[in-house]
Amino acid sequence: MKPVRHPDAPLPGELLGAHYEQCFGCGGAQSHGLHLEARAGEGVTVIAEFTVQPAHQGAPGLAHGGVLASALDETLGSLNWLLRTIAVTGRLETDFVRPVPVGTTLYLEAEVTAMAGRKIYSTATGRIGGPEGPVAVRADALFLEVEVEHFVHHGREEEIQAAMSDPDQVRRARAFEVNP
Ligand SMILES: CCCCCCCCCCCC(=O)SCCNC(=O)CCNC(=O)[C@H](O)C(C)(C)COP(=O)(O)OP(=O)(O)OC[C@H]1O[C@@H](n2cnc3c(N)ncnc32)[C@H](O)[C@@H]1OP(=O)(O)O
Repeated sequence: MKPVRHPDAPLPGELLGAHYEQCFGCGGAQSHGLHLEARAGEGVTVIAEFTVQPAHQGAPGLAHGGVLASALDETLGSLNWLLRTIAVTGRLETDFVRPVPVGTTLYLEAEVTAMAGRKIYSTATGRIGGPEGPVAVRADALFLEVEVEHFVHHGREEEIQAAMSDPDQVRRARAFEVNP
């Protein structure tokens, strides 16, 4: 099935914000997190930026591959906002095409390519040197739609309780609950 942007999805260019303040990818409360900022694009696409910090190194002066995979995963995950669906990564296949030095801004783009039942197929690229620069990383992913109970059931009690008693967090979770 062709992916369809939800009618109440954020408008193209709109900053999506963090789905959870403690998220390693997008949360503001993680000092060594990615602080990735994603914006809605046209159709079922997003764009995002992430600047590699010293805490993200693998080899000296270079981004760790797992951190780059996290940036791709987070960008792909933010497509949830456009579908207004809650989905988690089932599979993430990553190509590392060029090394990414510390201090580099990665310009990411992601798109939902197909949907089948609970399955959401998507693809992402990360470019360096500018939004039109060479591709440094890319990924193909399969996300699976889940109910909000997925997190309540599997998450550690402490964080779940804190999230459920935070009205801002409850409001953010509700933004995903309206399905097409
Ligand atoms: C509050 C706001 C929060 C908003 C939250 C937003 C968070 C975004 C964060 C960024 C994204 C992440 O990192 S999310 C975190 C990382 N991911 C996770 O923790 C997920 C851990 N895995 C799981 O919980 C589970 O495996 C699921 C939910 C993914 C799937 O389990 P399930 O629901 O029981 O489904 P299951 O029956 O196994 O599979 C359904 C169909 O998908 C296929 N399938 C399943 N896994 C795979 C796979 N790896 N590769 C190929 N195909 C697969 C199956 O073959 C099947 O196909 P068929 O037989 O039907 O054809």
